[in-house]
Amino acid sequence: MTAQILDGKVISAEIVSDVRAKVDARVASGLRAPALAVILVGADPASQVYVGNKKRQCANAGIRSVDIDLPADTSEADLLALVTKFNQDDEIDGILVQLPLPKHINAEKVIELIDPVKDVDGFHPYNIGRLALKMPLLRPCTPRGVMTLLERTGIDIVGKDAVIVGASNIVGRPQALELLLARATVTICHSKTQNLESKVRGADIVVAGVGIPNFVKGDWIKAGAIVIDVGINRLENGKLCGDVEFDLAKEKAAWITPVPGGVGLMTVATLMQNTFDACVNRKG
Ligand SMILES: Nc1nc2c(c(=O)[nH]1)N[C@@H](CN(C=O)c1ccc(C(=O)N[C@@H](CCC(=O)O)C(=O)O)cc1)CN2
Ligand SMILES: [Mg+2]
Repeated sequence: MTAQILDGKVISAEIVSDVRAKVDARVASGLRAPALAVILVGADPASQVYVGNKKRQCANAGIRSVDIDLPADTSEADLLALVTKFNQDDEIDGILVQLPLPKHINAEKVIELIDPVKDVDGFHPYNIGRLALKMPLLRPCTPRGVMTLLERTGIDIVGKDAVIVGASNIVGRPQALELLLARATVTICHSKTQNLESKVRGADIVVAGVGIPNFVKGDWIKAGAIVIDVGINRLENGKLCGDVEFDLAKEKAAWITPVPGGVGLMTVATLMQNTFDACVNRKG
């Protein structure tokens, strides 16, 4: 079997154009366009690429982005003051603080200060709690984007065995909540997990997000599985690769995401959906 590709480039473009149509309808009815504050602290090259993609998709979606680039030595107090300012600004619907933040800034403190109704990353404990309690409001972008990809396979995931490799706050944990909400049977694996290989071998759905190139071996993949690779690893030769051995895995899987061109693009497109949703939730 050679897997079908879940093409993040095509699917993210469809999502952004769908958001654009909804924004245009809103504006045509006399309401203002949604607005997103995009905050980048420092000059991490990967973060600059991701934030650049977010601003570009805002333009494509008709969302006004308010771009704030701060130096790496910005104090925590100054960043908290900026978040407070955007919390109070009625013209701003979403606040995005690009992660990771410089080490001297406590990211949890910053995330907790964001007004949950403007938390378009869905990282605030309020939004994670709502997802856990089966009443999602704003959902973390990468896991929500992964659910969109799973829907596109047309495969019913109810009761299926889903194995998540990685237990981060951004990917693994909220992904588990999303898959549970969709009534898959979920296993979360992490650095202390024993017999990882046998868990992956039993999985109908594998979501890999550990940040280690080719960590999940292609021959571990069950025939006909769906493989979602959230990893984006930069190799010394400048190329990007995922957490899954793509060339071997694609010979076993029914569906697979490429890196680049897969989940990363969905993360950005989902941010556009969340920003539109936040705007509607606040204003109707
Ligand atoms: N505030 C947030 N910070 C971070 C998040 C997040 O969801 N919110 N997730 C990751 C990074 N991420 C989003 O910001 C992200 C990852 C990848 C891409 C992307 O466009 N990937 C492209 C390749 C881009 C490249 O050339 O490097 C692809 O996969 O094809 C966008 C956003 C951590 N931080
Ligand atoms: Mg993400």
